[in-house]
Amino acid sequence: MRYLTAGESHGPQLTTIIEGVPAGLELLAEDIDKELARRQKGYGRGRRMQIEKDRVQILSGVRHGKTTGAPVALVVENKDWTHWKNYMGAEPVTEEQEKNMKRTISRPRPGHADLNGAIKYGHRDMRNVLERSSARETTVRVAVGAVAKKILSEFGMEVAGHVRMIGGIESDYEGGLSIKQIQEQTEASQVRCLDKGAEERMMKAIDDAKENGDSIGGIVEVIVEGTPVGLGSHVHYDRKLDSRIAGAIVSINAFKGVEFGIGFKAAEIPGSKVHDEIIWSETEGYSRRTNNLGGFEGGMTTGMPIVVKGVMKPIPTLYKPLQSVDIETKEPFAASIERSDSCAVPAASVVAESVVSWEVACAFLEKFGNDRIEEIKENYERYQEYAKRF
Ligand SMILES: Cc1cc2nc3c(=O)[nH]c(=O)nc-3n(C[C@H](O)[C@H](O)[C@H](O)COP(=O)(O)O)c2cc1C
Ligand SMILES: C=C(O[C@@H]1CC(C(=O)O)=C[C@@H](OP(=O)(O)O)[C@H]1O)C(=O)O
Repeated sequence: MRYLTAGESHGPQLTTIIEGVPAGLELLAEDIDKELARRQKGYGRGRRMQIEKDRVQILSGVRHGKTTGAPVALVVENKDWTHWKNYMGAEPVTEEQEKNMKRTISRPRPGHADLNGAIKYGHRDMRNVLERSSARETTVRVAVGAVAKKILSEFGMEVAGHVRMIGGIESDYEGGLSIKQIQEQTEASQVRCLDKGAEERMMKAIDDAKENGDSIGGIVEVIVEGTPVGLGSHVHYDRKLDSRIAGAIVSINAFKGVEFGIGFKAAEIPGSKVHDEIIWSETEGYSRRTNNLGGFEGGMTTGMPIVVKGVMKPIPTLYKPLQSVDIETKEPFAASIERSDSCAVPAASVVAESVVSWEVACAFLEKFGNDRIEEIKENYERYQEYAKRF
């Protein structure tokens, strides 16, 4: 499968076209809307989330509740567009009108895409960069992820994400909960974490950052259960599924690093305490005693849960802005203040679930075929029997 997205943060809508979705998959707008609503929640968001009510329109590739195998086109409207029509329309404006637009940006924000994008594409109004670099785009990436999740659940795979850290405050989680329990508990938490005590401290840290005109980042974790052995491949760099997932996580706005399983801790302890011993039973076939490597060896799934973490830097837009340079006057200035979130880690955990789901679903279809669900099921069941007897 593949997809593209289009759309500006304050333009009329966000659009995506997904190609290669197998025929015969049940897909309803409500499956996607449910995920869009999850992304909109989470403590620390700015006022924009009160304006938007993200709902998908399915424009093609689905008939009578089932995919046909044709490209799936999805759109999500920006409600904020009504306030931006005059600034964001496609119609030409005169130089004079352009100069007078109050929303022209000449003061780049440290940490955002403003300056690099302006120099690269030759924009004196950095709004042309901001609009597309905005994480508003993650709305349709979550819509795409919802389709991927539907594919995964047809084959017994479930995905859950939760917040492990916000502003240095850790959420204690020793493991042991089912995916369903993780889903239920994170849904009930304002910061999408599994540790009630940490939740309050995280909210306080977000309040403090906001009060100080500052922002904070954090760490999210995504778990995928039910993957078969052998998704991805060791034979070529761009077929390694762990590398594709790592790329997908870092492609989320503001994400700077990735860990699988015990991750960077592997640098501190010997191999005897890192590698996961192999066991076998008549009923289960091969399995592992532990899952330190987070479900991957050789770029392929081991059949143990995929466990991946991503780190999000603090939001770049600060109400107490850092120093920057006005690109017109070259004078030092405090950077532009745009309306902004103070912390978007909880929302980003939903985005992380989506991009991981997408990569796993792609690898799954590459292995088992991608024309129609029933055929893929037959291939999958045959493979599972084979792997157990191997
Ligand atoms: C869900 C989400 C919401 C975000 N909200 C904001 C925001 O309100 N203000 C802001 O400056 N950056 C926000 N960001 C981060 C920027 O989009 C990001 O830092 C920017 O695109 C530059 O890319 P980079 O940080 O990956 O280098 C958000 C990111 C995510 C994932
Ligand atoms: C719109 C969303 O997030 C936006 C991401 C974002 C950024 O710079 O990344 C900046 C803010 O945009 P605005 O200035 O319009 O409030 C966020 O609200 C969203 O998540 O749907």
